[in-house]
Amino acid sequence: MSTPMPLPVVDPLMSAARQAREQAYAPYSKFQVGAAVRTRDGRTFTGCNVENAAYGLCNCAERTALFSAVAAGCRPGDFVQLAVIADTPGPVSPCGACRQVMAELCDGTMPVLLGNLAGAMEETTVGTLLPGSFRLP
Ligand SMILES: O=c1ccn([C@H]2C[C@H](O)[C@@H](CO)O2)c(=O)[nH]1
Ligand SMILES: [Zn+2]
Repeated sequence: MSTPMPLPVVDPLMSAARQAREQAYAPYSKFQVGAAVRTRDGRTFTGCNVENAAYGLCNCAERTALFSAVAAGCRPGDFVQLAVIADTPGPVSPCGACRQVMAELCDGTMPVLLGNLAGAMEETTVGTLLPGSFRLP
């Protein structure tokens, strides 16, 4: 009998992030990133990185997705999962600014899927990505 072909792991939220990455505006770094966030009521918001000639204004894919959801009315407690993807050797690692924004809007226990174009995927949580996040007293 022949060996069965391994089936590629396809995660729907990661697929949405992969598609969103195609919209990245990254003329400076040429590094495209995509993100997708899922809400409790089943909606998906996507984002890509958007760069600027004033480099400090560059916005990451993760924040684009989360801010887009907030602009549509979502609030802390509404999010259930986030996926991020980039062309990295291993799963992409979100920057500190995005980790702080995740900590503001998402539960610490919320799963975050980190992936790359080759199909590597790692699951972590918001709390693991940023322990001791800043909060106003
Ligand atoms: O997790 C990350 C890391 C980087 N970037 C963007 C910011 C900038 O446009 C480019 C290079 O840092 O990648 C993201 O969108 N998400
Ligand atoms: Zn970031």
